Amino acid sequence: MTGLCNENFIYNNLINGQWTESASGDVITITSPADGSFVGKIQAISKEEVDEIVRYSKAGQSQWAAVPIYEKAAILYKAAALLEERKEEISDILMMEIAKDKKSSVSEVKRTVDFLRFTADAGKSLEGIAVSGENFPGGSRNKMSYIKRIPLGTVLAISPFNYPINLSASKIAPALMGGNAVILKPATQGAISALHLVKVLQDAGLPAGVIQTVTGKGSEIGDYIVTHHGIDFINFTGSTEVGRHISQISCMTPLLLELGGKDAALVLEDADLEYAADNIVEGAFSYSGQRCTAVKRIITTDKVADQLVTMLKARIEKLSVGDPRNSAVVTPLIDQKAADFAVFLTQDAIDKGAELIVGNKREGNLVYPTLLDKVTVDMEIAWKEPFSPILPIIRVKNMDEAVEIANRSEYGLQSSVFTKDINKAFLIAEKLEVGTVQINNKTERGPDHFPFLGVKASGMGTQGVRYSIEAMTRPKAVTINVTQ
Ligand SMILES: NC(=O)C1=CN([C@@H]2O[C@H](COP(=O)(O)OP(=O)(O)OC[C@H]3O[C@@H](n4cnc5c(N)ncnc54)[C@H](OP(=O)(O)O)[C@@H]3O)[C@@H](O)[C@H]2O)C=CC1
Ligand SMILES: O=C(O)[C@H](O)COP(=O)(O)O
Repeated sequence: MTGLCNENFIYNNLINGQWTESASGDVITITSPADGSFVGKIQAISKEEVDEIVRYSKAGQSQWAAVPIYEKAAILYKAAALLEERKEEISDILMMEIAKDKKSSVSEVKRTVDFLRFTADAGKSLEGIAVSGENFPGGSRNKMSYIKRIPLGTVLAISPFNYPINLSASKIAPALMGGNAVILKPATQGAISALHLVKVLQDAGLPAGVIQTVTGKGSEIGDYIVTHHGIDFINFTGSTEVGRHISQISCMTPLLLELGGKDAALVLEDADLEYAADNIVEGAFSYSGQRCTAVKRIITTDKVADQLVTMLKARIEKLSVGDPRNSAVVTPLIDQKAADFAVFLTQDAIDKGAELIVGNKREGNLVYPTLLDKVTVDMEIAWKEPFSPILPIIRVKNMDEAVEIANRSEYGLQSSVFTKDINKAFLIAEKLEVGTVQINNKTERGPDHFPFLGVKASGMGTQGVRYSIEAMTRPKAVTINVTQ
């Protein structure tokens, strides 16, 4: 039994209220994508330990379900206050662990503080309903059902590397307010940040077994946890590849999947181009494009394309590139594989005739922001999610073709439409096959109480404070039959 980590920065898992070393004796070293420096080590947990954790979770959940909602909320408020207090320390860890610039790291922590508070509020305002039998033909006023939401049991939360704190909390907090116990499997790169969040929740007073963690490579331990009979719900954010795999093997366990995207920005000829360019550059390049909601393609017509390219180029050239500690916007990608893929996509496009406007430079895992014009549908970058700072422009004849190409993607997370004509925006928004259309704004997840969802290969189910609580609870009806 030890603390969150020892003096050598070897981190433990929280198991039944105790920070515990794995009996496997295996640890994984986490180094910073920013400069290769040591961040810490995490445990590679064994299958037997997973079994134990699931057992503790069952016990923890039944106690937690009995805790009154206002007390559950009080723990989340306390956690929010503690996280706010530890904001500097935790955002520094986050910055180094995933090479996210300091400002964005702080903002991820602050957003999580707000998320915890808002979720506590939302959980307190959830009310049950009563339904009278008389509403349906043949029914009677003497039949009355009261319906409340009850927990599902143990939620397995699996988070990705790019928002290790926020995308862990956005699963954990609604699950807890719904009365569930949670087992968190964070991304390996990002696990240390996520463990700090869990420590905050523990310090805020969450009872043993209500929140526990499982660290270790998804490729090694993932299938075992996902198929564990003790898991009642899987809340996953990550790649479409892994999400699909989970949906194939998780027999009858309900799922919420937030997966990849290929968000398009449709720029109409009447758009405010300066405004669109500002939005698109921010949307495409913040955190080096490693966001599911990053703008991943621009679709526009020849009439405005040249002007837009000039504006985009000027802005991209001003982006700061380099070390996250120096407030660079574009920082080294998460690993070498990611940088190799970015280079491959760029080269493929250039080889097939795309025009390189700026970028296509690499130093280690640092890929410079790249703008490719005249991208055509035979190029990989037209369809693949780069998860890196590469932005293709596809030129089309008209907006019908733009919508057709936008919808031809296997993904359906979000799209942006830039125009001054609200009627056109409305009509195009109706046709786009995505979870959300942003009119005159970059694609983005927040505000976090809005519904956030992907269709097609971008996901299944809906996140967002209230939506997430509802996804991780179910209605329970008790029907009263009055006899006369
Ligand atoms: N739509 C959305 O809301 C979002 C989508 N994403 C998408 O996520 C991707 C990037 O994140 P990334 O972390 O690389 O995604 P991955 O799919 O590689 O990993 C996501 C999580 O799944 C785990 N995992 C891997 N294999 C398994 C398995 N067999 N069973 C269970 N868990 C497993 C990973 O663990 P480990 O790290 O140990 O491999 C990690 O915790 C992009 O495609 C992006 O679009 C990201 C954020 C938001
Ligand atoms: O991982 C992601 O990309 C996030 O879910 C997107 O969130 P953001 O739009 O707030 O960056």
